[in-house]
Amino acid sequence: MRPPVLYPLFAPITSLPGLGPRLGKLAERLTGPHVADILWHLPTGILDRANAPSIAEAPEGRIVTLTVRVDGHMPPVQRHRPYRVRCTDHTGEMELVFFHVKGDWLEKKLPQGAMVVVSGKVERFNGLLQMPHPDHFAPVEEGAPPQEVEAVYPLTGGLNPKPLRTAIQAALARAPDLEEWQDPAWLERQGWPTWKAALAGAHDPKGEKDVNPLSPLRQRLAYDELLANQLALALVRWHQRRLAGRATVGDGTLRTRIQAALPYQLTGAQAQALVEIDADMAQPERMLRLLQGDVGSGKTIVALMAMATAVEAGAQAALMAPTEILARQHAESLADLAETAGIRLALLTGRDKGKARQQVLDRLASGEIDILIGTHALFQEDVAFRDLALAIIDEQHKFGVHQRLALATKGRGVDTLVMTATPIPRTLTLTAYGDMDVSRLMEKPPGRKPVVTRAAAADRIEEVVERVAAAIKTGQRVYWVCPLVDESETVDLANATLRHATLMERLGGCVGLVHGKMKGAEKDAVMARFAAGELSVLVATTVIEVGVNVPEATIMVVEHAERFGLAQLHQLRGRVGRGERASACLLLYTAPLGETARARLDVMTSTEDGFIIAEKDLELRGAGEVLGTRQSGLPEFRMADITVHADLLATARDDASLMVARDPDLETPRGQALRVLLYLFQRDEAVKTLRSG
Ligand SMILES: Nc1ncnc2c1ncn2[C@@H]1O[C@H](COP(=O)(O)OP(=O)(O)OP(=O)(O)O)[C@@H](O)[C@H]1O
Repeated sequence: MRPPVLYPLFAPITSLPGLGPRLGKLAERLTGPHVADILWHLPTGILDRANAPSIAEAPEGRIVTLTVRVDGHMPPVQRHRPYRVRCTDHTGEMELVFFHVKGDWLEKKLPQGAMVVVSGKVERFNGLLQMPHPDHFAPVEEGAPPQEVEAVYPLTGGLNPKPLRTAIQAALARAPDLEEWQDPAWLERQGWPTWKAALAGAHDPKGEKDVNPLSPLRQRLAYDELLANQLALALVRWHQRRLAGRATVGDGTLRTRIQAALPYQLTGAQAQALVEIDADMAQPERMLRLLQGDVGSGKTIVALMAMATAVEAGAQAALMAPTEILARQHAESLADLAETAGIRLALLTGRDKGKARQQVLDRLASGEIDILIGTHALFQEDVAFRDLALAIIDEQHKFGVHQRLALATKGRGVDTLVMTATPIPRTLTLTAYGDMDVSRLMEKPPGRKPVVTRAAAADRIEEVVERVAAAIKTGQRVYWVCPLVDESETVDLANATLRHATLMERLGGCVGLVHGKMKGAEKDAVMARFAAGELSVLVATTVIEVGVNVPEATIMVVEHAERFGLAQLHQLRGRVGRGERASACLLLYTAPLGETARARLDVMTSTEDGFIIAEKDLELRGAGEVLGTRQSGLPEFRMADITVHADLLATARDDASLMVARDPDLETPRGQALRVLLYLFQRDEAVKTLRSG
């Protein structure tokens, strides 16, 4: 339960003054639904108004605040001309310039002869100083002139700075005093203020220094956020460890059989990963390991080998994939090997219903199934194993931390291996997994030919179609990706459907279409026909992005490549170059290209190394956007920026693990304060793992 002291921060932001229903909605989309969220919305810059002593001394081209006398109103004599207000002081004259003025409100607001404060950018025009559309203008007696330094916030269309600022100020006023959760000695060494003072200061910058991410204010806030992240991960992990584990050791019989049936040798990297996994499984503690391998690096066979060990030890194993298609693909690609080795393997997905499903469940419970492959359907309560010893979760970044670990509760001392194809830079691995042990497959299976990658403007599509036509004549297979371009699914679908139709016209009936709106079974059927070679071209929205393995596919065409992130492009390209033949990736873009889009395409054409690409991605887009975190489930930070706060992240990790070692149930005074921090950043799940959570 969230502590009452935080209640004001979790009221809806529409409870803040200035945010009615309409603006409230806009603000919510911009910052998030709670008062706390608007507090995390920090300024990205400042507006520095020079206080000019007089008209003659006002610096041209700058935003200044001046006190002047209204000398006369000059409404436009013709349409489309500006409305001018002449002002003077003892040093000279200037004009305020307004467009589209209706009625006489300006005359009322700035009465003739009144002393007024005006603020805005000044420029000289025909020798006369003027201020077009001042952003502040009011009689002197109407109160405070604008602040000299103002925070500038990221905005969204329809939401002006004023109401946002009012709401943020009100949110600040509601911020409670909280017990300090940082180590006092560390705070003092860093020279950081309290949480509340840091927030107040960040929203009231006195100069550029206060919007710098390395300022003490900003560092303090970033560190709070990172610490909450790292502490939550450390607690979940501690909790996992606290549950008893088991030592799982195989005798190698099944593995030997699998190895004998494999048409290839394991790579050094695969063998090394298995050594690490075996060592973990043999320990009486629970394994929690991440198997990170670039696209096509051969994670699936590593998974099978690990599961074979569990089976050799007389127990069961489960492999969970994020989509139906992938679960099926895993089951199909492993079925023969498993059968040869004498392992009983079954598939369970959300599509299995009734009798068939019940049969699988019965066999699972009685131990007649050794390996169960499936989707999140494996989580369902009635899925019970006789003795689950190893849970493998593929592409887990689609699953949250807790989902990842939920599978482990279906057995006794279950070891967990998570597999990801997303090449995450080391720093980001930390934020997503904390201090998880990592095995990396840095090496690809031998014999892979490089994928020749080219970027071309979309008007060269005819050449691309020619090339595709020639390729399919020689038995090659082609992916053609039409991305989600529009916000509206119907329009997106229309794009893919249209492309499908035009390609059919040119290439005949060998062109298939799959998209996210299709039913699972329909999708599978099309995919299966493509895998079997009945279809030569597969037009797809991004459903093929992750994990599909059709080694005969040699050409990947991506339309609107400029709209994809680097990691996505890398994933897409990873669908080809998986067999013996030379492959190509054609990135079609719509000109003109922005600077970042151009840089992204350059990276794609210059390297195939997923880890380099991920690092570049981090550089080009900032951590918040890397890998399309929004869809990926990687944590998004509001105040921390991994590209600049990497050191803080490492410290937060150490701090968190020290804290968990000393006070695993967060019962000391600092522990109690840290609980509040966890709630503040909505890591409620982590608190639940505590003994008295
Ligand atoms: N040691 C090896 N030598 C040759 N081929 C291999 C080796 N290991 C795996 N392969 C083959 O490489 C292909 C890709 O393997 P797999 O599907 O496991 O990749 P992956 O790591 O899951 O990649 P992705 O995440 O992109 O799906 C498969 O066709 C597999 O049979």
